[in-house]
Amino acid sequence: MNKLDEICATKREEVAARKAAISLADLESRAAAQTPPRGFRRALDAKVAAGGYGLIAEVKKASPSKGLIRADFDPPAHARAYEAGGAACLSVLTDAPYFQGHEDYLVAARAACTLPVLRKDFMVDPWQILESRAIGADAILIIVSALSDQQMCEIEDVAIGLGMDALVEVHDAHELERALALRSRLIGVNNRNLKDFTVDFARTYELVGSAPQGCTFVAESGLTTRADLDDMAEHGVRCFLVGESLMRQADVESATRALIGAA
Ligand SMILES: O=P(O)(O)OC[C@@H](O)[C@@H](O)c1c[nH]c2ccccc12
Repeated sequence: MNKLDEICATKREEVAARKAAISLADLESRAAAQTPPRGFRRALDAKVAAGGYGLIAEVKKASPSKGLIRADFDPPAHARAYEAGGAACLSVLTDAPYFQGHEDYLVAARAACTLPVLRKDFMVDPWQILESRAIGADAILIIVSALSDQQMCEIEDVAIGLGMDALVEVHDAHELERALALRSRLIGVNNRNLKDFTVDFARTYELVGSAPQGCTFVAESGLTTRADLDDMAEHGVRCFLVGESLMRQADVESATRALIGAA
């Protein structure tokens, strides 16, 4: 079993337990009590339209490949630093077993800023989308390689019905084709292979040309320097998802500004 399959199997068990602990009516009323979704894709597009880079800055404590990334992990402080540094959006890991994430981190980060927030987790059941809205998430992740066409469709339908955006994550041409059968036009290419954790920017370079006009195209993972982003921009990519390299900096706000600020 590859790592992604293992993570998704763990997630299915977790979701079954969570579902048993709360009624659908309760979850629906929590979702209805939330402030409306903040436009996630819209925030990225606005940064790009203004001539900048659209950054999804990730609140990430640890990862399966790197272990603990940040000891003094402080989601609201990181959220404020990312916003002040010019990020368009946040991504917050909520998966506990593999990323040491938590729903509370998303709630705290979102409350500390005005940025739209992606719930970065492994969606295996449409129920999780309602749960994501109930904790305030503005967008969810659809990992194409983890789902069937029908599962992706069901998950996307719930997200759209709740007014949320879906970031559809692919890593090869076939997955991109499957992604484009969905309605969402927010596509991410993960440079990191979730099956073995190797990183290769060529994944983005190979796929950006196949993204249709009007698509918001995001390069994800392994991006560290301003030069990495500028190289991506030469290939036509202007939106980025960055976690680890920013989370390792003592001064997250300055690091964010240095990564995406006007040259
Ligand atoms: O920390 P990095 O290398 O900057 O990567 C961030 C983000 O792309 C990565 O966390 C990620 C991309 N897709 C995912 C899916 C699940 C969990 C995590 C991820």
